[in-house]
Amino acid sequence: MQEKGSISIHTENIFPIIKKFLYSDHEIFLRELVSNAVDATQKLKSLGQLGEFKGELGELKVRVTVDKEARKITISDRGLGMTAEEIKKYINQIAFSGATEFVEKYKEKDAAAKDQIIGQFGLGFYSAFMVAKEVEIWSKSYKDDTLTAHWICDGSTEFTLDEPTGEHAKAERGTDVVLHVAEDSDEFLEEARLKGILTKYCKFLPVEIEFEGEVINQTAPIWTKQPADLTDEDYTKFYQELYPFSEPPLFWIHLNVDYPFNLTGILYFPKVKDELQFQRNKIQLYSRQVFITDEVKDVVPEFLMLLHGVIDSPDIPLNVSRSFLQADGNVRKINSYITKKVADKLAELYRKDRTGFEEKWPDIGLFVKYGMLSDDKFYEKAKDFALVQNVAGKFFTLPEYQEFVQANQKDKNDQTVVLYTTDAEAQHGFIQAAQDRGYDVLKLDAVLDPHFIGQLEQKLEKTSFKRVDADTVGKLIEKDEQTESVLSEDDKTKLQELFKTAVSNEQMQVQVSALSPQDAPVIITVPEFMRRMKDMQRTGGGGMQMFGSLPDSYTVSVNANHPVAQRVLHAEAEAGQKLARQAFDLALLAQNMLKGEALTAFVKRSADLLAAE
Ligand SMILES: Nc1ncnc2c1ncn2[C@@H]1O[C@H](COP(=O)(O)OP(=O)(O)OP(=O)(O)O)[C@@H](O)[C@H]1O
Repeated sequence: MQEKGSISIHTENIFPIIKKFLYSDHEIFLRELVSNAVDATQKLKSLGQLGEFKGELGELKVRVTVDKEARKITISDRGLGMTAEEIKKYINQIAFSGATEFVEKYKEKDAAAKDQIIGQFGLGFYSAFMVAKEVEIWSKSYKDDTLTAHWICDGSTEFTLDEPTGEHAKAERGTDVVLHVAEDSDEFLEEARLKGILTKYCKFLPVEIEFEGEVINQTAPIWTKQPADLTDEDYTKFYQELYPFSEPPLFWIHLNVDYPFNLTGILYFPKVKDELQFQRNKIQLYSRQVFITDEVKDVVPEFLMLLHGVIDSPDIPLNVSRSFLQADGNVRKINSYITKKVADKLAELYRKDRTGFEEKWPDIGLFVKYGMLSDDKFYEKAKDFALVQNVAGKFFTLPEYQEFVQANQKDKNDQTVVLYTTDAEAQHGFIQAAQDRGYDVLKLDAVLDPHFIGQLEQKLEKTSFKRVDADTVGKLIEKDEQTESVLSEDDKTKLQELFKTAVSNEQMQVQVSALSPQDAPVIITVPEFMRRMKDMQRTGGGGMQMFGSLPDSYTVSVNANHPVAQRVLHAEAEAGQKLARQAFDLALLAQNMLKGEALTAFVKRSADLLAAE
């Protein structure tokens, strides 16, 4: 039998369109053809199990070979094979009808719609024509008494199909797909290039793939196994395989769901110390063990992109454009499933091993906060295990902390004021002052903390946050009792003027306050609101650009009840200025703000004052 035929495509010139646009990556032709070979092998195994195939399965490897001289790539399997009739049906009709449909839809659409259409088609076999000018199929079905089927197509809509016998007959069951590589696709005749493609896409396929005499895949990657059959070592070993030279992961989640969508995978929590590491290793997306992409942006919630590992789901549409992915119901469900799993895992770690959880917090805190900020559902779960740490190093959950500071840190309006430091070294004096009052101070010095604080203020009832140097200690948490000033109103005004002259700086608001005599003579503070705007802007808070040009602003509180106030008031004019400037410089020094010329002047003045005593 020899048959020439015309593939039922009513469109001319479809090949150039498909070749150009079907996939931007031509390399995936190999993924498609090897997957088909694997499918054919799996189908034969199933037929064997069902008793419909009674012969010997024999060795079932899929072999990929390249002959550079002859410009041929061959993909051979020992799967179920196809008869000539089946080739007509599956290749000419199914594979090519997909192509026809594609082109019909593709014609006369705008670019966005075209993107969408390309996304919906996985044309499988057809992708061979992206790199081949002619494709041959040699196939022998597993069914008894069938002849070899031989199909050739040169990329036009014409094909030839015959059933050769004698020396051209295929001895063994299975299919060889032979690609005659086109001139513009020479790169695919290079062994190294093919090996690269195979290890990228086929590394975990369930049937052995041999290339140049070497099996390139693991047929049963650990995500396909039951967690009960795996040890911690299996998980960490697999992590090393995925991301060589990485630090071991902190912990992991084995995903396994089959309703209402199908998904398996392992997500690892890496040690994240700074945000630069976020994107380094990516989550890999597979569909039935075939690698699809590591661009999982819309499949995995943004904040979970910090995680590493693999996700395998046949329910995620492949090759699709982003807008299509976002709208896909399965993808949305997968999204919330993963979020829930991650939250549950963290909650479990917290419950089972609080100490261990605290030890891991420096590595996972950033991630948890990011999650709380970007996903409300995650916030709801995480609010009971998210930790804060005080300057003494003790960890609290948010409810624990509220409880802890409630008695002492309520202001006169019944608001709990949480005090925090962004730099325990630089703000040491302020922390000390707060602690002397019996207040507790949290360390909130991570990149996301300004945003995190904003969120907590919104979510926690009657709670506000103040950086420990936002005001003098008495005013950080305003109580009913007031310290009386020993100065008369006149003296206060006079003192304020004297200090204004000594300070002579527009950005410094000088005020006289009745502080405790034990407090410093002058204290410089940075008002919470303005500073926060600037912090937010620095870490990329939305809409904060308008504060960009605002100058720094400071409050200079002169302590009316400190002996220095009396000395400045009663000294000779020049000596009074000197004293005021000295007291102000000390305050600058405490805020780490005394620099350059002012510092030199301060050192000199201090020496003079020492000599004068
Ligand atoms: N190596 C093979 N052995 C046996 N049958 C094959 C082989 N390759 C392709 N086929 C048959 O040809 C059909 C069409 O293949 P094609 O790759 O175009 O689409 P598909 O595999 O059904 O879907 P997909 O678009 O997901 O790849 C397959 O369904 C299968 O029946």
